[in-house]
Amino acid sequence: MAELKYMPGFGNEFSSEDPRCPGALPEGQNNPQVCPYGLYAEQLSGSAFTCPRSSNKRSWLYRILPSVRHKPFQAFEQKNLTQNWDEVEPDPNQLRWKPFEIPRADEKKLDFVTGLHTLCGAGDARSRNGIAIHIYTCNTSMINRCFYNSDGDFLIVPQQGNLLILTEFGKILVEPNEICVIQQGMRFSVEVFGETRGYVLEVYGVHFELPDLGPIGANGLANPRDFLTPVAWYEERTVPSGYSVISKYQGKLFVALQDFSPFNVVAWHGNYAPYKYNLDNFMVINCVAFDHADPSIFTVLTAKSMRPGVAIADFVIFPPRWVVGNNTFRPPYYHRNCMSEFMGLIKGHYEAKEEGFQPGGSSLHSAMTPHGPDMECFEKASTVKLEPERVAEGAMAFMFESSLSMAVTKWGLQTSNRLDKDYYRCWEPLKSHFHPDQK
Ligand SMILES: O=C(O)Cc1cc(O)ccc1O
Ligand SMILES: [Fe+2]
Repeated sequence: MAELKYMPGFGNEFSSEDPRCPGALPEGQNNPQVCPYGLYAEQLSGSAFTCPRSSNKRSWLYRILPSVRHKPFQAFEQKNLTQNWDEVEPDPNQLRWKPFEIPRADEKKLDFVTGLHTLCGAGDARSRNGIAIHIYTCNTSMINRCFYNSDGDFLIVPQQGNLLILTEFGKILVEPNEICVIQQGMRFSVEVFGETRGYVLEVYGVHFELPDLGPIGANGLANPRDFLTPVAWYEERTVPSGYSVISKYQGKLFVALQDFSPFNVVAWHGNYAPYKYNLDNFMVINCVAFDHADPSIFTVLTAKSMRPGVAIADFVIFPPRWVVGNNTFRPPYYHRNCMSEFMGLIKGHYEAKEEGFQPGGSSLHSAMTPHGPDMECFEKASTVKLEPERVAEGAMAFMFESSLSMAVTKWGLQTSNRLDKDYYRCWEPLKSHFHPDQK
């Protein structure tokens, strides 16, 4: 496949025309009486019309047929996707999951949508406040089928297998160690190339932003120009047998048939568009003297709540980096947090737990549930000679940290059968080193 083109920038006002139709974007206005090439104009609003300019999001799509030309929506059964946070009793334990199993295509065909499994979440799409964390395991491409989320935005973290994502805005190829964000209402269809797995953070009601940098200054962490948005691409394809447009709406899936491909946008402009980001581009800032900086220093994207400084969800990474702190216990400290910490591992090992936390697996340390390094990590880090050291080489762990107290689904606790019942044992051998007679 020819190399895909992207436009750099975060939240820019982009303009893009498929090169087959130069001049497809109307000049000087959004809604001419007749659009160039006989296209339909359609606005996609990602914020209330009246949002302040700094948070106002919308794009204009110029398409062969408007999205409204479809048969009525009907229920589409997908039992593993849920927004019911009362399926099982709350569980405050430290939870860890072994890598989620990906069925083989000759056993059970799953595409990106039928392969979505909700693991945990909180809040409500109807009141536009909350999150859900899903695991996708799939082995089949979506054919004559696209998806859009009426409930919120998807931040997709591939762990195994590339995703070629066809969107209304153009094509995006996302590889493990890259992430992509597809926002509320944007239609997309996912092509996969074998057994594929990853994580999805869904946020209802707000969009992801770059965190403020404060005293860090004007540069650093995730730099805006490393975010990539696709260029316009269209196909004019009739599908007499029916093209399925699947919507997640109020936590349930619905399907509507139409007889044409929805990827018929010849040109678009606006600041509401999907994007991807390569985690290797993260400019890591960390302690260069002593003590352990909080992991907020590794925030890639944040979905803010109304409370200053409190995120509905932060996307945080633990990239390869130098660790140099003197006279410091360098791994994560033991802690109890008012926030909920969901972690996943894209590749390699995580510094607080060399064993047990595996790529494609997860952990959840809920509000105020104590956690920290396992016994081996504590003993080693307390006695090792401190020299500048590379950590997380070849690794990429990440955290979805949320101010919401999340419920775990029945799939997460039971059906997936991946819960590591022995997780608590990694802290059991921690012994007292207290010696009151000697400082
Ligand atoms: O719990 C974890 O492993 C994540 C984490 C890492 C860190 O360096 C400091 C605090 C924290 O919650
Ligand atoms: Fe933590």
